Amino acid sequence: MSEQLDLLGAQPTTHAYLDSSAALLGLLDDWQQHGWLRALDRALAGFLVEQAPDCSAPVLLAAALVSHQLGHGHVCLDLGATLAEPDFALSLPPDNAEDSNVLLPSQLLRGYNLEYWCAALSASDVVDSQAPDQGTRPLVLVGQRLYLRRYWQYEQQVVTDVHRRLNAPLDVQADFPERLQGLFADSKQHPDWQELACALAARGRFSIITGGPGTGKTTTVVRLLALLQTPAVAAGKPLRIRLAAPTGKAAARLTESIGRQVGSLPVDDVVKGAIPSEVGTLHRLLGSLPHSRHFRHHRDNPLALDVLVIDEASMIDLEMMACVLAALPPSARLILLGDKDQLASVEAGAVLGDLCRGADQGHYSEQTLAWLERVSGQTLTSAGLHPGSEATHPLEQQTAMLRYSHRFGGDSGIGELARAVNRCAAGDARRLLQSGSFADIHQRSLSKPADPAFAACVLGTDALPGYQRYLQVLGDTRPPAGTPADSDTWQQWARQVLTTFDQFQLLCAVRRGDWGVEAVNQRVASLLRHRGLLGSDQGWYEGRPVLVTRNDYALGLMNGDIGIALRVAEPALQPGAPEREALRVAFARNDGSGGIRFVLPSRLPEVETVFAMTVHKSQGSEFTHAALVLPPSRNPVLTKELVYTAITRASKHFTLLESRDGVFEEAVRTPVRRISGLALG
Ligand SMILES: Nc1ncnc2c1ncn2[C@@H]1O[C@H](COP(=O)(O)OP(=O)(O)OP(=O)(O)O)[C@@H](O)[C@H]1O
Repeated sequence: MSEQLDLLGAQPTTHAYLDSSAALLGLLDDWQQHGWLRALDRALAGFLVEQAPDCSAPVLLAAALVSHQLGHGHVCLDLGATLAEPDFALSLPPDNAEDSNVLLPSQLLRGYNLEYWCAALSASDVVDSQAPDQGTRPLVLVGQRLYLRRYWQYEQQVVTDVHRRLNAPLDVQADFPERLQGLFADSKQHPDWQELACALAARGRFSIITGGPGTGKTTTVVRLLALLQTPAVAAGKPLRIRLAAPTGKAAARLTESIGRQVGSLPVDDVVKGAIPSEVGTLHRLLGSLPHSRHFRHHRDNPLALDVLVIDEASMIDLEMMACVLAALPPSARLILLGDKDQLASVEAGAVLGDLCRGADQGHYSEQTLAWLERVSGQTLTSAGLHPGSEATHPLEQQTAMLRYSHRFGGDSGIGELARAVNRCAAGDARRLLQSGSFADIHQRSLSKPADPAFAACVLGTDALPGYQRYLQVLGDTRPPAGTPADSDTWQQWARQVLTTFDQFQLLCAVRRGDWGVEAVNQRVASLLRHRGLLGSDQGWYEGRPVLVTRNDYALGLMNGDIGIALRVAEPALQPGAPEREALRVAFARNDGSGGIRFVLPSRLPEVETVFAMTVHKSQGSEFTHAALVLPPSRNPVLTKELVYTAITRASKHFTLLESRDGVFEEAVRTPVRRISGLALG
């Protein structure tokens, strides 16, 4: 082994951990105790040693790090990137851990070099590096990417299933160009990407419509469904259409906007009636099974549908995408809608971002361009698209990017800021914030956690909503004492409080530290209590806003739902006894009915206070005023995708709160790095 150590070029301090699996497992224990690794990551290394007692230390280290990376959204461990910049690639140690006297991952990895790490893995009995599809070992090495077998399989399944769908195009009917152009007769954009997106989606079993906020993804898909459904209804065989989104919140938003858009479609009422407006979650569509990661619908029990539209597709992780594709009948169409520039899912895999790598440039083949021009009647020669072909860019032939925001045009600070951030143009973004030319974007510097600028933002003003507003509504419009428990007044009151709460949301980039979700939540609650707006800031108190963090089908609550604790009248325990008041958590029903359900706090699944929420958790939601708090330390989560996602949560006002000058620029200049092998070239 000492010869191997020389080859690895190890430092004396790291020798023991390179040489001895037992020593390495001890070090992994230390990292776990410091909260740097999850118990799961350490357990994987322990499991491998049980399976293969002579498993070498470099293999065990790689296994624990693959698992750790999954927890950070990466489907695999890129060995080269890890060695080049260990702290950054691994986010290890996490925030505020510099004073530890434990050997750091970066110090240990100084003893490694790529060639020999790969060689150690290739030689291991727990790693398949040749023909992994024929193997069964728990780890798979592809080039310098190491996977847990399950994730490698998901990636393969997604690539295979998408290719299969791309290779089975559909014919459009002879009158398709006329009907398409009829639906877009009032078009003002040239080229009109909404029309082109409809055309592409109509001819395939797999298509993607991507675009920023307000670019008309919903409008486009509603028209597409009308285009597809019209001939099917006329033939007496209406298409079975299902609409879904990754979270309950996103599903509720789409239900609302689809309903509005279908109503204004210029088509027959029978066709309108055959377009569903109810959107469910993907988990519900596939049929979650209790205590299992499997679903009721899969390849052998496919979904009974002809068209599946999934909104907010940027939130779909790799495993879910593999499950959706597996459960889809081969004949069905899948249409993904989403903003490719948003943060990816919290779970592993940035599927939409990976699939849309070429969307900005177009990369349409000559055949695709000629077909698009023929059916749409538009000319695309001056659209600034890059050339492509079916062979080099198969997926791009079925991808359309909507480029014009109908909600955030050139006069919108939010729109301009989001576009500058998306280009990584930190200087332009700062100038927009500083210019004062836009009334909808704001910036504040924070010198300390108790900064008055922070308190002012959180409380809000008449012009700029903060949390003061929903608490005033809560107090001012409370039903009078004696209002019967079964009166609608309680529902109306709760609805008003919930709607007002939605006007403002503080967004944090991180969970820990002075400017992380945990500390900020506590600080806001205590600030509101000191102002007399809350009676308490501990445990369950009236006015406490909570975020559901796990689906509960029995209660009808979905991960991402927000409720507020309210003191409401309760029916008397016995006839004749007085009615009581009790604390219940009010949630809007996710069915578009506008109804409210009141839930006992003790019945709730996992929830957390949500004066502050992570930008990740805010995906699929929209707030009148969104404020983003950036922490001072450099952190791999501070990326332009994070800032872009936060800005695009705001419908009327966006405020940037910076705890250190320059942190905004650093984040905007850092595009996210999600490591995967998902490429359909
Ligand atoms: N071609 C168009 N002409 C005029 N207005 C449009 C057009 N397309 C969309 N809009 C309007 O722009 C707004 C946003 O459209 P839509 O909801 O379809 O966008 P979206 O991309 O789905 O938005 P998001 O996902 O950000 O909520 C709507 O008010 C819609 O009526």
